[in-house]
Amino acid sequence: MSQTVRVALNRPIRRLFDYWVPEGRQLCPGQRLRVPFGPRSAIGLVVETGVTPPPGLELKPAGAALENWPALPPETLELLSWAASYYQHPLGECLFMALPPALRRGQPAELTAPESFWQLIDVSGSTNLPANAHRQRELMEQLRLAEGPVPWSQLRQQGYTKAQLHSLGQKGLVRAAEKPAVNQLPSTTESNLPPLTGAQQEAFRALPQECGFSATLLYGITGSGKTELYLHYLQDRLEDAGQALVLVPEINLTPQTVARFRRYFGGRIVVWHSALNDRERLETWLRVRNGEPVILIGTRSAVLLPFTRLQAIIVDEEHDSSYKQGEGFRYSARDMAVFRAQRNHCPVILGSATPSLESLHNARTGKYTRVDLTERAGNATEPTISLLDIRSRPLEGGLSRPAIQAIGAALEARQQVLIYINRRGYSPVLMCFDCGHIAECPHCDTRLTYHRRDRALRCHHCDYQQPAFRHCPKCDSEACHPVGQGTERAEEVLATAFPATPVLRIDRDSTQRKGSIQSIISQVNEGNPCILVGTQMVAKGHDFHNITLVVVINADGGLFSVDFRAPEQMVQTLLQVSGRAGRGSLPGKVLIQTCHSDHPLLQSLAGGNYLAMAKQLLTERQESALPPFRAMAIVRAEAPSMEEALGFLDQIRQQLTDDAVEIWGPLPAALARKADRHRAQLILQADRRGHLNRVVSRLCADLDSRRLPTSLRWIIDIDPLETS
Ligand SMILES: Nc1ncnc2c1ncn2[C@@H]1O[C@H](COP(=O)(O)OP(=O)(O)OP(=O)(O)O)[C@@H](O)[C@H]1O
Ligand SMILES: [Zn+2]
Repeated sequence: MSQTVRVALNRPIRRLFDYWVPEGRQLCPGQRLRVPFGPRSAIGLVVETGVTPPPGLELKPAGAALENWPALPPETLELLSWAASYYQHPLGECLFMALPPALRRGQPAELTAPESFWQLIDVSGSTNLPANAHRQRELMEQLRLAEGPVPWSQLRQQGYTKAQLHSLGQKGLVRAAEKPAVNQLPSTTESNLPPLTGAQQEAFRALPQECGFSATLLYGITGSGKTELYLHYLQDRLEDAGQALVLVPEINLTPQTVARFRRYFGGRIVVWHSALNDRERLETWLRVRNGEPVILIGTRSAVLLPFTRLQAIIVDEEHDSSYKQGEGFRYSARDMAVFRAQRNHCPVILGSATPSLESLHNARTGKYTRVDLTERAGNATEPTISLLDIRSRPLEGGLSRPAIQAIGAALEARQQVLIYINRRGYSPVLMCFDCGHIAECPHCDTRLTYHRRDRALRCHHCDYQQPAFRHCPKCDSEACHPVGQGTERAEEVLATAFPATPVLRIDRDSTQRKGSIQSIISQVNEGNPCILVGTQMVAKGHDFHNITLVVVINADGGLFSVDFRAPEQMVQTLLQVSGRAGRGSLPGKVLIQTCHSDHPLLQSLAGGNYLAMAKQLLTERQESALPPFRAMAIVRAEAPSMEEALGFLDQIRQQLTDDAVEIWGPLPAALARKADRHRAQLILQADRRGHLNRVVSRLCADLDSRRLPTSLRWIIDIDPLETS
């Protein structure tokens, strides 16, 4: 009897395909194979074997398997199948997301050239190196700490080059070595972690002791040493053969976190993020799939990797919005991490100084256990936060006199200052002061941001850009001026006000060049007086010890937004950025400039008590019957005209007659036109998640079966983070 298999393809279609398998061949779920598809062939993944195909259907024979083992082990297959149905995304696309690009394309699951390994010959030899050979010296230090041959891929991930290795090789300092046997990679390089403080010990004891499933919310204020706790936890609980997953919002911004893990776990640490090339992805993926005892530190998509011996999952900064994928397969890596831990029977720890309201709610209802760490580590104390009302104060480039004075005083004392501003570019508006003309994007309903460095006007929503005008295109006046503040302008103003101090800007524009972030971070770490200016990128996890002053240029953005999550996100960002002050032995101070110093949210922010604010916000959510008290899904539509988009959603609204589902809309999105497409949305809410899921699933099936105009696009976002 020949077998019939059901196969998923990497296509945006919500269906699977059956093939018969020629006699004598066996396939198992998760295996890659080649199958005929239309006039060509495609790479598929077996989802199910021994299926009974619908009667009367003439099946084609499956092609050869690409390897004789499942690329996706059962547990990963199960995780992704659950996610595909929960997030209403085609299974094939979800499954292929768990493969590295090379395997999606059908390349063999092996590395073409064997990997080289490197080790130190002579430890004392570093004195022969030229004085400026810092990187080579660091490289030797890495090899010395590793206590065994280090794979080239790991050195490359740390930014070293083959040229540096060869140069050291020629001097007789390092040499290529034999590959150590698998699973014999050195585990711990520096066995002594710094001892935990009293408060940390207490928190540590409250972390899960058992190896079965448990979900813990670690509420640890900024600078309390959550990373230290993770290290101790893994050192204590992870078996020699076990794997662990550490999710972080963004790796390149905080290389020091990875360095801290490497110091203790050496070759066990591997990283996973968007800057890896195809070969690095394949390498890392293979190590994970082969069950090597790695501790993988990765961004969002790392939660999809095929671990087989997972013993612990940590989600750092669990509130961070980057855990939610914004397009395509719109999954939440945090929520998938919890599901994954459940399936793997292992603990998951969600850590944050500003936990999401979702997680706090889960802790309240007993789904998660909350562990608190409310003291800063070492000599550090919590920063004091003051509101600075700027309504009647003259501003210089967005900065008030008291702020400038405070900056001057901190620099005078040879300390560092951080300025937070939530907009990149020079100014959000370029305006003609004679006729009032404002530069707008011709393709989006938004204004163009002025970038002074290259005198360009750019749309931050589509890629449109044009040269900035000197003469108003409407009235030809020369009185065209930037209005409002961006990071570039703050940088300029500060450089003028403090000419003797380096001003370092961190935003998406200033960090495009590879290594630029690293060089800024090293400069700040040297501890000399400097001013750091940036967007939320400066708030994420940095641990600079000499920053004693943080200035928030304008806190008001989130106060009056239509998005119901805006206040939560505003409070989180402001507390995170405040938390960068006073992490060393000197106390920290935070000045928050605002036009609404009497606003209750800002008032309690000054108190610095996140839990009290979160409690207030949760009460408001409950009163308005919003998540996390109800489940939410959004149907978004995009069309060449707003009528079409709204009309389509209106039809859906008519057809959804379920009393248990509350429907808002259809309404145009806050950014109603983006890249010439008109956007509208319909919000669905229900008390029970399972119920909403069934309704949405039926809706998807129905929409899939309909013949819709090709110009109309719709998507469904489950547990959306953006709702405006
Ligand atoms: N037990 C300890 N002994 C010595 N130093 C410690 C200890 N715990 C933490 N530290 C130091 O305190 C600082 C803050 O720790 P860490 O970066 O882990 O905090 P965090 O809780 O992750 O903060 P944030 O949420 O603000 O990123 C670090 O410089 C760390 O090295
Ligand atoms: Zn645009």
